[in-house]
Amino acid sequence: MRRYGKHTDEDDVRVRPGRKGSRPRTSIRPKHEDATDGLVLTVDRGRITCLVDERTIIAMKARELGRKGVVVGDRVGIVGDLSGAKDTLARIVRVEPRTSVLRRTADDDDPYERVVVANADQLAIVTALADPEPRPRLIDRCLVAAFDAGLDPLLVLTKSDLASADALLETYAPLGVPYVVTSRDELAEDDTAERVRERLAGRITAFVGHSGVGKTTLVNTLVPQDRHRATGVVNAVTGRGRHTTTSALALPLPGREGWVIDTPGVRSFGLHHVDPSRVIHAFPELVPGTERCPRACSHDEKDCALDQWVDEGHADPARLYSLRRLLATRERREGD
Ligand SMILES: Nc1nc2c(ncn2[C@@H]2O[C@H](COP(=O)(O)OP(=O)(O)OP(=O)(O)O)[C@@H](O)[C@H]2O)c(=O)[nH]1
Ligand SMILES: [Zn+2]
Repeated sequence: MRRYGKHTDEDDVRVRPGRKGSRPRTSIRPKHEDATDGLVLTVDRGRITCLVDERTIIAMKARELGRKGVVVGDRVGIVGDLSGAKDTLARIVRVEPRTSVLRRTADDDDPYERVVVANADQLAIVTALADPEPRPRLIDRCLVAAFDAGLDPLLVLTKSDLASADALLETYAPLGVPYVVTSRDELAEDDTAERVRERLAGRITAFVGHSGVGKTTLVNTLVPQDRHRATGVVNAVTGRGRHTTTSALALPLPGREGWVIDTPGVRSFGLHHVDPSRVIHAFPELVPGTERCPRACSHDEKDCALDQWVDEGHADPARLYSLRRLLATRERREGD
């Protein structure tokens, strides 16, 4: 799979340094080599629900992890009581290096980034065709976030009973983003749900979307409620159900390998953290054209060499237009 701008987490595990020379060297060995592997399914304040050998257990972060966050999708090492019995609490002592990090800044001028999901490889951008009206700038922002994080985007256009997908698909055609068009009624039929599941097979897909677009309807169809309960996640999250948690929630795709990661509805998708130089890698045929760009070119400025590159016929002008449109979404506008 192609990966753009893969980058690992910078706030690495901080282990308190031991007092220098206070111990014989022979005692230095990897800590917690007996830890069991687990997958983080959801996080509710300090309580982290993990899947360990088909069992759902609750754990908390060990002190030695310091400020390092543990997020949904993280592969972790766990010690302690792993029985999953009621009122037991295990300890997460290790977070494996992440293959991808989906970040979100609450606002563009808010430098505080949150890691939303770790280790996903696909971003499903859920948009209703009507009610609420599609917001192309929000879609563009999600695409930029996907390209920046190295996730493959998938457009999921819902409520096709209310409006046609044609106009939106035309806008996104130059980007070559794969898409599925669905409606609640269609999803009730097995083959439509299967068609969507096929897109998710073998992948870890994070679902994002504005509130009200039908994301819950979609996710519940793809992973029926009884499966939620079977994973124990809903009960484990202090029995209050999923809507009270602000964390994402990982659900196993039925009948196939793969994970659906539902994330809380977003109103905006801040892009403070995005490095424009990574976005260009989603447009591989434009990359050679940037060789003549001024240093640190944003590719959205007067001296950018891409205009000439396209004029010379090396690439489709619609692709450059789309790139510029995506880059422009980094500037915040009213309504974002
Ligand atoms: N007409 C139509 N309505 C739909 C469809 N899918 C969902 N809805 C309705 O749209 C509303 C929102 O659906 P949800 O699935 O709750 O949307 P959501 O994106 O999870 O929204 P939040 O729970 O607010 O995050 C509900 O009233 C659904 O019944 C569809 O395909 N067509
Ligand atoms: Zn340029």
